[in-house]
Amino acid sequence: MSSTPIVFVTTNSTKLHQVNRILSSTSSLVIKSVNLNLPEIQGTTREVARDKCSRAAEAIGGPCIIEDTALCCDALGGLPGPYIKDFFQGLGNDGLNTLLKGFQTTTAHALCTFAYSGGPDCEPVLFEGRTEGKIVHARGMNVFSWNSIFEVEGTGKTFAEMEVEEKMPFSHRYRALVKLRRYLESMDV
Ligand SMILES: O=c1[nH]c(=O)c2ncn([C@@H]3O[C@H](COP(=O)(O)OP(=O)(O)OP(=O)(O)O)[C@@H](O)[C@H]3O)c2[nH]1
Ligand SMILES: [Mg+2]
Repeated sequence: MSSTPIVFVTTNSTKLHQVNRILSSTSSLVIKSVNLNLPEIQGTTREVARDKCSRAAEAIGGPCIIEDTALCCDALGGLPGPYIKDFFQGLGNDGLNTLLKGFQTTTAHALCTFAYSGGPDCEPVLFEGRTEGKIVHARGMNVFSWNSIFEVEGTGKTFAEMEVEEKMPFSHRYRALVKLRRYLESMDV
């Protein structure tokens, strides 16, 4: 493995913790992190992640990883999707529930997209992890933004009601990280 660090660019400490846990502790990859608030364009989750990664690679001047999280409601044609951060900030969990009032379904999926770039001018490679569920009224103690209103399909529990270890196999981020880890190890980067 190369000793050139891959820089994970994020402002979010929960993401950082999970990346360190899944990537650093299980391989010889060298991951460094930088707290940088990157602009996010409008578009599909893939377009947003690709653009965010290219901006990160420019800013870092070398190999980097970014992540973007989306919450996609079926009744709203996939929205808020990659705009969940602003929706959550503007409406909160009660408002997100209110938004779905009058629709026949509150089914949704959480979608995590990691993007890796080898550096400026390299095309980002994407890794997605998806978890099905539905939007419910807030339940649980382990609250991190909207995780108390996302009930994971087949479990009867919101993410906020799960212990860390219990949540892992259902986590959209964990599912994407496993793919990213496999790729980085296979590429010997
Ligand atoms: O309950 C949650 N469970 C999660 O697993 C999760 N992952 C992200 N988020 C929140 O959803 C929005 C995504 O925005 P986002 O992907 O642009 O992230 P961010 O701005 O926090 O960090 P970054 O873009 O600097 O990496 C932000 O409000 C995050 O706080 C989560 N909430
Ligand atoms: Mg985002």
